[in-house]
Amino acid sequence: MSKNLTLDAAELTVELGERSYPIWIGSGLLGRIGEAFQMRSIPTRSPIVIITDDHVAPLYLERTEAALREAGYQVSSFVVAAGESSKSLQVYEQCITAALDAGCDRHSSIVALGGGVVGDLAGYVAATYMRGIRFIQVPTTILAHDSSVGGKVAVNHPFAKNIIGAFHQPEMVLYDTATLLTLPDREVRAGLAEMIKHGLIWDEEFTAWCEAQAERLLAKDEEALTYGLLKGCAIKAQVVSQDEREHDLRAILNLGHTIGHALEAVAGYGELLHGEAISIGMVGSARLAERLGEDKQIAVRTEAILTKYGLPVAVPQHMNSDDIIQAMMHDKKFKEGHTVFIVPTAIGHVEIRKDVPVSLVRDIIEELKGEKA
Ligand SMILES: O=C(O)C(=O)C[C@@H](O)[C@H](O)[C@H](O)COP(=O)(O)O
Ligand SMILES: [Zn+2]
Repeated sequence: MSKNLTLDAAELTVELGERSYPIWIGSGLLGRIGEAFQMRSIPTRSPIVIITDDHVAPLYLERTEAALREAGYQVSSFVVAAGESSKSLQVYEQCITAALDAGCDRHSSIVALGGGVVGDLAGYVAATYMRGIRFIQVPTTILAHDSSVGGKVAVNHPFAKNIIGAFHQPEMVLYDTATLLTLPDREVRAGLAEMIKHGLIWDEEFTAWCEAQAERLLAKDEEALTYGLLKGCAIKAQVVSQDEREHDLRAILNLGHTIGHALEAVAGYGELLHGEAISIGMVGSARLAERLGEDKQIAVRTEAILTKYGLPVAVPQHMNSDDIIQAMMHDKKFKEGHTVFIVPTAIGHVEIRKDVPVSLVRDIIEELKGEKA
């Protein structure tokens, strides 16, 4: 991590050869987006479209547009409804129409101003408009420290989450930590679930830090948030740099997502926030680890930390186990009668298991339904 002299922000790099890009993290960076665009040599001659949602737009759109215009860019925007239901083919088509209306060409850029939903949607628009144009991630949630890095972009199908997508890396990630101060508490908790995930898969020390700093993080202490985001992004960047297209290692970032994605699909995209679903999924993986012979303490500690953050650790009673299993079978992680599970072997270490029988997963889901939410 180094200090960038021009932007006065902490800087990390996602190392991907010629496609490497910076992640800048700091307070007040939104007002400096024009400068960041210039530093990345983004041309002023082609229109820029900002895609955002109706929660973020009233707070940050005007400021973003003004900073870009001041730097000489022609900017328009398209505002979608906040929430997972906007990650649909229908909203995707509306965004493409907005890009056409704005006169976007092959040198244009799409800016994702918002959380994970906006980032995934806008990224997929950028990946496919004229077969791919530049895109810039401007995350405004904690959860997006995960989704804005690594280039996985997608929309959902009613049967399966993120099933229509691409790998398309951003030009940069510009993270203004001041935008996190307006986040509702539920969004804060859900975003922190992905931060905890990064510790659980990679770094015991960072997990211990997350355990100790729960109060400060939940209170949106900007210093604690900045440190946590830097660590989370650094872990993500290291993994992505080693395996951009998820041939192997990158799958570890899916801890909690095998069950989590199925819960989101069954709930109907929106009832559970992504971070809430993966919190339940991470407990499921830890219980699975115990059944597969790993130390019980892994599950105990995983559940304790998520509970400390006020995250759900039980499958909602009204969800049908068969529906959840069915949804898992539609997921990318299901192959030849077995589903791929990321299973903890210690705190800070996981392994990729491709041999987990569906019957065992069903047992775990039933067990998690018996728990109090
Ligand atoms: O970037 C990755 O790789 C991840 O797995 C990060 C996840 O937190 C993220 O939710 C991702 O979109 C899930 O990947 P998917 O391939 O299962 O859709
Ligand atoms: Zn995720």
